[in-house]
Amino acid sequence: MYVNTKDILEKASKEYYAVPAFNINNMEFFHAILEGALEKRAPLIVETSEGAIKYAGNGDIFKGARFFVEMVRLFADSVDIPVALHLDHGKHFEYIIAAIKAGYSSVMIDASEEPFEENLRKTKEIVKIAHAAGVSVEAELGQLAGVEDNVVAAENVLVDPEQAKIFVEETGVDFLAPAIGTSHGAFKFKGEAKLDFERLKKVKELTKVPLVLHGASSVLPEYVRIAEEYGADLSGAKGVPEEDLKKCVELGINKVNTDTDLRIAFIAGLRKYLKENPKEFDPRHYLGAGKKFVKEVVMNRLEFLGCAGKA
Ligand SMILES: O=C(COP(=O)(O)O)N(O)CCCOP(=O)(O)O
Ligand SMILES: [Zn+2]
Repeated sequence: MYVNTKDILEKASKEYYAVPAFNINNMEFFHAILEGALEKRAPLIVETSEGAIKYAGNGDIFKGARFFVEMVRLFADSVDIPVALHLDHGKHFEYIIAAIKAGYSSVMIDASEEPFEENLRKTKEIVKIAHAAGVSVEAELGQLAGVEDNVVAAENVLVDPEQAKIFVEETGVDFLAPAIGTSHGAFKFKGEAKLDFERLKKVKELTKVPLVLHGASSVLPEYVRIAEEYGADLSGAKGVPEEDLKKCVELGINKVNTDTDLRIAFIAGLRKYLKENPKEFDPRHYLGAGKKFVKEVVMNRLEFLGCAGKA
């Protein structure tokens, strides 16, 4: 059933487990993710960035938002696990409005690169509009470095826990993404992974809302190895160690954004299949090979974060 993201996350926050939020850009990833969540009897959050909406709408953002709502609802309304659709990194007003209008469960207003007062003002404005439409809201405090299609930031700026308390109280935001040292993409850390667990603990104590970890892919070595065996160049790729993720969940992270791990799994499956099947040109077969690896990663992450069986 199609639900509000807040319902999934409030339960997770109470019971101290986490739910991955899987990014989708097309039908194949969504099918693989849904199959994995159904097999694991887990609550499901799928999310689309602004880049994904532009891609699916072939440049038209209202068509793109509607495409994802129609596709997700078509399946969500016929399954007995909770499914939510979230706008990830809503930086532009028109994308946020397009998502609310189309029927997204929740939206992120990402004004984290603005000064604190401006982030607070913009978030408050979106919370008012979204809540009036029954849509829940995520916001971000501090900044993640790292690069993905449209989500680019120069450097890490860690969250100030005292500011987080004021921010949540004044905006009424439903869930918060505190920057604690992760970054987007496959090349997260130059040296050792370093997350600020103390800071995370304080943010949870002071805000008491469900928390979100962006840039949470682990860059799983088994899939990196397969992708490289069949021609990919992922040298230097490094993600969040799974033991660090576990610690984040114990300290109050409830939504774990996962995109890069699915991208690497898909390209590994696709490259392997194409090499091993040079005569193949049916997209249902070669895209199906990518889907298979995505579903494996999805099922492992649902299990690992503790939401398997929580549907
Ligand atoms: O936090 C994450 C993903 O983190 P990850 O890279 O560690 O999977 N996200 O919000 C995904 C951002 C995807 O943006 P785009 O579609 O523009 O490339
Ligand atoms: Zn993110």
